[in-house]
Amino acid sequence: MDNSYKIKVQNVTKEYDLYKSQAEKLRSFFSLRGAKVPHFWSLMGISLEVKSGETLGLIGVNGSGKSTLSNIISGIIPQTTGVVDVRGDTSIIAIGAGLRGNLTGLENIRLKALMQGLTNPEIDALMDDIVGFADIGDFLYQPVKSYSSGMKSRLGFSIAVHVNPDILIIDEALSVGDDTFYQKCVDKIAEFKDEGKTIVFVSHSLKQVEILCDRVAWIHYGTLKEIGATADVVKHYRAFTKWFKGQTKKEKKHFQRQMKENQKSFDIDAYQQQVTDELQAADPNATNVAAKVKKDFYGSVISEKMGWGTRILAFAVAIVFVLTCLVNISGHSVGDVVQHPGNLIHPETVLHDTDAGNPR
Ligand SMILES: Nc1ncnc2c1ncn2[C@@H]1O[C@H](COP(=O)(O)OP(=O)(O)OP(=O)(O)O)[C@@H](O)[C@H]1O
Repeated sequence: MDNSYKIKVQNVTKEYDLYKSQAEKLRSFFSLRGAKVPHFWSLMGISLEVKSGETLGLIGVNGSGKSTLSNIISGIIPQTTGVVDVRGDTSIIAIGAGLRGNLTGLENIRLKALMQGLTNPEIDALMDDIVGFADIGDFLYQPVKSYSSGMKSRLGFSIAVHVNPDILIIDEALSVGDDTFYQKCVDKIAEFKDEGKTIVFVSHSLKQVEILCDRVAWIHYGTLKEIGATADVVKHYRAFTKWFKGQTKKEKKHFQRQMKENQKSFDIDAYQQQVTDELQAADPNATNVAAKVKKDFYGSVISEKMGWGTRILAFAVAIVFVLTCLVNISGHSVGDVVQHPGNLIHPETVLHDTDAGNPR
């Protein structure tokens, strides 16, 4: 096994269908011609590796795809194409990530810890530490939906760092806490680093990134703009934000629109071909490159879209369901309806002798 990395992400894309409503989604599902739904590519081919014991920062403007990438690495959402190889247990800390609003803080601690593979006695042993670190007082007994974002972050952070994950993914969780809690988290992250754990740190705070990260990946409107030493990437990103701030309002809008247009018109087949061509050019004697790339793109991906076989099956099940309902409503037996389908729309007449028993 190649031990040079703890997390590997290769040619990862993420496509969203931009349905306007649930009804449109349903229509498109049953549409035989394949309804024209606009697509948006939140990630357009990201490849990077995180080494064991490394802290990688993810930076980029709002909507650039940082959370999409960290959620894919955490296994919360699937990628559309590409390989995601994560070697170890991950624990994600994002504001409220994985917390159930209707459950109390205490119940959430138990649930998340159980989901992380801990046993009840192990959770009991950790409970005081988790509660102490979160330090949210009596809110512990209240449903999480009544928490402020700071409180959710405290609880989420406390659970995540106490279940002893191999890989910690922190998505903006430090941006909402107060200074004391922030320092506690930074100390805990430093402790994790010392223990040799791998960390992915998503943040808008370049100061935090500079303090905590060994390397930084700059995600720019769905692409990996740059990855490298923290000081270099942060410097280039600062130069970009300075340039952007110097644009007029109209220029900024134009730039953002252009970027989003690129993400809408991204062509996954062309990208696959480009990857194939690049690999073939790098090694002209390599064989079956196209097949290997196709396997890399789709081999480990469970399609979120229904194939034709599944659609036809779903359609058949729906028809059987409707027919069964109609048979029930009509009052005829199944055999009767099979022999005389017309009976389906003629409810069985139950004759009541209204005069029966009436004295004439
Ligand atoms: N479920 C979804 N359906 C459609 N588009 C989505 C969905 N989730 C995210 N997106 C889009 O994907 C893009 C990337 O979003 P993401 O949340 O990953 O960005 P981000 O870099 O984490 O942003 P921020 O810094 O604001 O948190 C955005 O344009 C967002 O609108």
